[in-house]
Amino acid sequence: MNYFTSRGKSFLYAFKGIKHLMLGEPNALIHLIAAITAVLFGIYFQISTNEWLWICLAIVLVFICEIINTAIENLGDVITKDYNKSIEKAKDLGAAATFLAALFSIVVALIIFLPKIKAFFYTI
Ligand SMILES: Nc1ncnc2c1ncn2[C@@H]1O[C@H](COP(=O)(O)OP(=O)(O)OP(=O)(O)O)[C@@H](O)[C@H]1O
Repeated sequence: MNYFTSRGKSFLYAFKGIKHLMLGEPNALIHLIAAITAVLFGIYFQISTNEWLWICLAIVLVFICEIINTAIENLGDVITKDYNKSIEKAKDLGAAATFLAALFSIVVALIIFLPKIKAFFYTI
């Protein structure tokens, strides 16, 4: 397999991963709706380049954590469906990563949008 074919296949596998996430994980839909809402707010309030960077970081971080969490869950389920202390710990750690990323994105959204939303209501 030449270099370009193998690189092309890597992209294909990555897109397959995104498809597994969007079709198989209900949480991913919630993240997507939250991301679209943040982008629409960003456009409406004409946020600065720096603010866009924080919003992008928050969105990407949540998706990366959800993807890794889903991968851990899938691997854990293949190893055993029976109770296993290590699988419990691994899955809980994956869930904790997603939770922290979601918390971070909420804090970022509040810091950026709350003052703008307040100003919006004071001017109408
Ligand atoms: N094989 C196992 N052994 C021990 N505990 C487990 C096992 N599988 C799941 N758990 C526990 O149940 C929790 C939920 O695991 P599960 O695989 O059902 O994730 P989920 O509910 O689909 O999570 P998410 O909502 O993030 O997709 C884990 O965090 C872990 O505490």
